[in-house]
Amino acid sequence: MFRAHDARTGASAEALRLVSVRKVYGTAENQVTALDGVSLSLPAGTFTAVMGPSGSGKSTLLQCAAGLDDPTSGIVAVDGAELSGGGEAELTRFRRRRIGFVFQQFNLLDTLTVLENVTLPLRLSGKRVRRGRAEETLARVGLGERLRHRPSELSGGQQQRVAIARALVTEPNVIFADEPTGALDTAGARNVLGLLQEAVQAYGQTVVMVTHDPVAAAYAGSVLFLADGRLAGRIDGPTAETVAARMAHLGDEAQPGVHAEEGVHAEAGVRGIPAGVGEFPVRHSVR
Ligand SMILES: Nc1ncnc2c1ncn2[C@@H]1O[C@H](COP(=O)(O)OP(=O)(O)OP(=O)(O)O)[C@@H](O)[C@H]1O
Repeated sequence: MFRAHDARTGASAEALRLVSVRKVYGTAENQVTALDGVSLSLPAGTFTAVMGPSGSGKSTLLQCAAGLDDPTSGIVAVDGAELSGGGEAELTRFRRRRIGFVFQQFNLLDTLTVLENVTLPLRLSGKRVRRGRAEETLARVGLGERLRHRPSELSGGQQQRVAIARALVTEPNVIFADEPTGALDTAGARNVLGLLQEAVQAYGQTVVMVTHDPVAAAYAGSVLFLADGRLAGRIDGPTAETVAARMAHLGDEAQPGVHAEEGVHAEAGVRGIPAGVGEFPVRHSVR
């Protein structure tokens, strides 16, 4: 069963916790260790970018953190609830209620209108479909006039904004975004990043975003760097320049930018997970 951090409110001050998460793909002679003991703690209401070279484990980290894939070992807790131990149906229900996803390729259904794409998660989670809420969410992303269009009738940037509206409509506490600007031009990317920033600053949601782009990463409050499946540094209050410079030197040292004092305990613990077990807290909030 999931273990809720705060049974009364269902809320947690900690949006994401990973403890010694390992992910190994393949069989004995063909093994790849995609994540090699990653521990971190992200407070609620923060915007964190995850960067690292190709193959460093960024997408695997996001998939495991979002409960879309199981780690080989270790603990993942989202919004105060540990993801392991429950059944698949319970995990699916939890994801639909508490987690939003945005992917590089939008993943919209072209047989549905924009509005139907956005109401889909509500229908899937068995909630009464409040058309008004979906329309408000589409208005928030600037697509209030496009409700009846098909995704293929929209630009890439507009399609990604539909995907963001779909992620936001269930009012999830945590939003995971995997290269959300990877297929967009500069203006489209800026717009999408502004919406993710707004989710954090105006709505107190938590965003975790994988990106290759230092400019995109600079929209976050903090950047975590991965190298060879391990955390390899962090920048708070990043700029495109500081992020690009760190990327250029990733791997020069064992753990550049990771200092002993950064290993302080997170304030919020998850029941059953000892606070301070090798965690990697991100304390900077853009709020
Ligand atoms: N389903 C899989 N089966 C086997 N190996 C995999 C699988 N998914 C990922 N890997 C391997 O795990 C490692 C980490 O992959 P991952 O996709 O997480 O990296 P990434 O940092 O997101 O890369 P990129 O920036 O290129 O998208 C890579 O060596 C990759 O080849």
